[in-house]
Amino acid sequence: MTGAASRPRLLFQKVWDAHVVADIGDGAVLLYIDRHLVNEVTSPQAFEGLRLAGRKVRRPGGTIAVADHNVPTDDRSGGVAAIAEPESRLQVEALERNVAEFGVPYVPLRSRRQGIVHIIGPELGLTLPGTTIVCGDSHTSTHGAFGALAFGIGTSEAEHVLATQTLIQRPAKAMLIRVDNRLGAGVTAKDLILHIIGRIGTGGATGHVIEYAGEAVTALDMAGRMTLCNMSIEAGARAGMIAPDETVYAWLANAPHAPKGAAFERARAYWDTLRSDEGADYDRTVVIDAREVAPMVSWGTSPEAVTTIDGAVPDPAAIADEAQRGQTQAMLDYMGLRPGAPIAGTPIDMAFIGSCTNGRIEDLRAAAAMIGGRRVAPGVRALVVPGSGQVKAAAEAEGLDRLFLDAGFEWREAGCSMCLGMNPDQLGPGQRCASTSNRNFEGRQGPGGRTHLMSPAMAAAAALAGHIVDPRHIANPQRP
Ligand SMILES: CC(C)[C@H](C(=O)O)[C@@H](O)C(=O)O
Ligand code: SF4
Repeated sequence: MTGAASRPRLLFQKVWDAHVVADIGDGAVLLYIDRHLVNEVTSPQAFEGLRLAGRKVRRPGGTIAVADHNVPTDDRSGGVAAIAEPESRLQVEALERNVAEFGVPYVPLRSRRQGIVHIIGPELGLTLPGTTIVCGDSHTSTHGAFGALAFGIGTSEAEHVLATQTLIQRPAKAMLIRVDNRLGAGVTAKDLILHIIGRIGTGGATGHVIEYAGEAVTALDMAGRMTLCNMSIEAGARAGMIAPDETVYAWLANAPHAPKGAAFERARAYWDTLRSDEGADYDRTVVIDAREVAPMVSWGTSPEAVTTIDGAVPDPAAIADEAQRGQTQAMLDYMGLRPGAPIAGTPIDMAFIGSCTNGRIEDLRAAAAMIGGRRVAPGVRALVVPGSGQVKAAAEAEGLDRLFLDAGFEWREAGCSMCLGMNPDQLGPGQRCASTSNRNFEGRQGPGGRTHLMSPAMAAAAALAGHIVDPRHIANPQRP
């Protein structure tokens, strides 16, 4: 890598260059992986592969495991053995056996630190600027909010990382998404990322690492930055990143495993170099004016099928392109929506506030702030699922659990929950959900279920109104 230090480089190239172990030819490199996050869904075959090959985990200390997708979020007193669905139970049991056998650090179900892996990594201070982080999970892009190069990997790659702490990678292209000016009042990071995906499409960032920059991005708190980076994958990106700054350092000061004292200062001097140099070129640049971003909601079965809250469902009859017209009609049929109907006013059956996109304390505060003495509308079920045990404890310390419970929301244990139908929290066929999660694919939240992606404030507002509504129109007398 001679000369690498002298030419101008982008943030992602700096992190990349610092982790290249060897050039293995044909454009590929062996990349050192600092942190490997392990869940119960994609790791069983990886551990099995190690076992069959008689290998050990190369660096257990660089690895952390937790069960998040399959865990129930209501009663957990029966522990893992009480997980009713056999496949779910088997996956969690396999994880517990594997971490014991291979000596991998594990956050057990009953730990107050348990939670969605993308929420607990940053909480624990395991997510650091300038590091490489992988996980057998597409939303690993979340950790890029700290200036880490973080991406999802497949099961065979997970086995490779367990065995060698390295990964074979080909360079990505670089894309800048610069968001100028500030987001308006009541417009959140979730609205921004839905706006971005609506604009560039689900394939818009394919093959690229996105770097988010600009005034609106640096003004976001860590929760907002994580929401933004989290959904990079929904635009097809390999990863999403933001250059580390004071906001990141302030978060790390409270994170137990982050460096402390002199070690922190040394690390910080390095982290301060992690920004894109003047003169380094992106392969693609998209500029967005934050003042033009409105609260967003999805109407279809793809995260790019979005509208502003004051907008309408598209009318296929008005679409010239035949393929696109057919696709739009199919989405409307699945979603049970009338062509051209305003999206606001669409009645809902469920609201889900949680997931690695929007299950942090800031998200729960934003949702609770909508309650203002009202109750969940009759006939609506609303789940609030903290992203981690730590988020749950923090919310309870602030009395948010009481606010939610008194208003008729259900208050749950941490996990992926209704973000995807791998655990008991599921939509029934035809049920419509106001959801803070990240994917609205057919059947994502349960077979036949209908998902509308939105921010925590909008989901809470929908739960209270009984239909999709602009959260800015809800009187908001009682901020917690
Ligand atoms: C189950 C897991 C592998 C999957 C992912 O990779 O993202 C899930 O977390 C999701 O959100 O769809
Ligand atoms: S919360 Fe949803 S998106 Fe995040 S890891 Fe779990 S299932 Fe995937």
